[in-house]
Amino acid sequence: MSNAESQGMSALEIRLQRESVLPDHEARRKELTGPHINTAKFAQPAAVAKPTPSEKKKKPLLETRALHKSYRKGRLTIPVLRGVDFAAEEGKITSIIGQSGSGKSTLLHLMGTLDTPDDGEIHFANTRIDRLSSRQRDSLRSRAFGMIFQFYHLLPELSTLENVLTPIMISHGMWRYWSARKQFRKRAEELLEMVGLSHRTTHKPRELSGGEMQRTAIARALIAQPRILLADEPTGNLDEKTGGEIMEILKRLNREQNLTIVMVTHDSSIAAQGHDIIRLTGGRVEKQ
Ligand SMILES: Nc1ncnc2c1ncn2[C@@H]1O[C@H](COP(=O)(O)OP(=O)(O)OP(=O)(O)O)[C@@H](O)[C@H]1O
Repeated sequence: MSNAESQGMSALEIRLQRESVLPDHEARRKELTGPHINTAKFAQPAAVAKPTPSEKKKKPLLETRALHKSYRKGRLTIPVLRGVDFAAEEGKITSIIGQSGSGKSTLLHLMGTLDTPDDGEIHFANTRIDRLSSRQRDSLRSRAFGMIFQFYHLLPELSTLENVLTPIMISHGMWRYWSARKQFRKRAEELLEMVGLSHRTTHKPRELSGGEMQRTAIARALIAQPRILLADEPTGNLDEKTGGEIMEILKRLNREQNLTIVMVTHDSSIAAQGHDIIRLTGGRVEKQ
């Protein structure tokens, strides 16, 4: 038995350590944070008072201005977004709806800093975020954004609990994670309980149903206490009943924890469960 195993480290923890994914967490943290931006200010405030309805009508938490994005395929340029003005208010669920190919996922990915626009601006918490370096974007995503996707994107060789812990291991670095592992595991277990998966913590993704995988992905998205949840077709791969259960979890998070949610869907009955609905047509937001 290795030293790490004798200390009770999980397979994932041992692998991260052996592969020196994060050999020096302080250096890695500096690398991720970068010199020009203090991403700590994006973090969820410790105690968030529930806003009254009038307070909810304030400046958007996430906003785009005249956003443009085209894809290039050989000599062909495919314009997808042609000047999108979008705003998601804090404490609300905003649904993005539109036909297949209208650019919903493209918009969500740009706002989540997974890709960069050709032109236009993206603002989050009153700070422009479309010109950040890739390190700064990594840092912002790990501190402030939770993301869930249609196909869950869980790591197949890890247990449910380990999948939920992965963002913390990566963002904190192995040693900082290790020193506070009990606290992180407790939080991961609480999140899994919150999504109704206490009885599945040691299961691998292949041993879970679609709904259970999406619940795991929601718990993983929340482990770093994000300020906003970006959801790309969160019910798109699920039957109606299971999709409804996932929506109930998202609405409960919004109601009870004031979590801001931006959700892409092609399903109008799912979109209608949000507070605001934005429709993309012809690469722009359709006027309501
Ligand atoms: N990486 C890429 N390279 C080239 N074209 C792309 C790329 N990603 C998306 N596209 C194209 O951009 C357009 C918009 O795609 P996007 O996935 O944003 O639409 P969507 O509204 O989310 O569609 P769906 O509802 O079918 O998921 C599509 O025509 C797609 O083929």
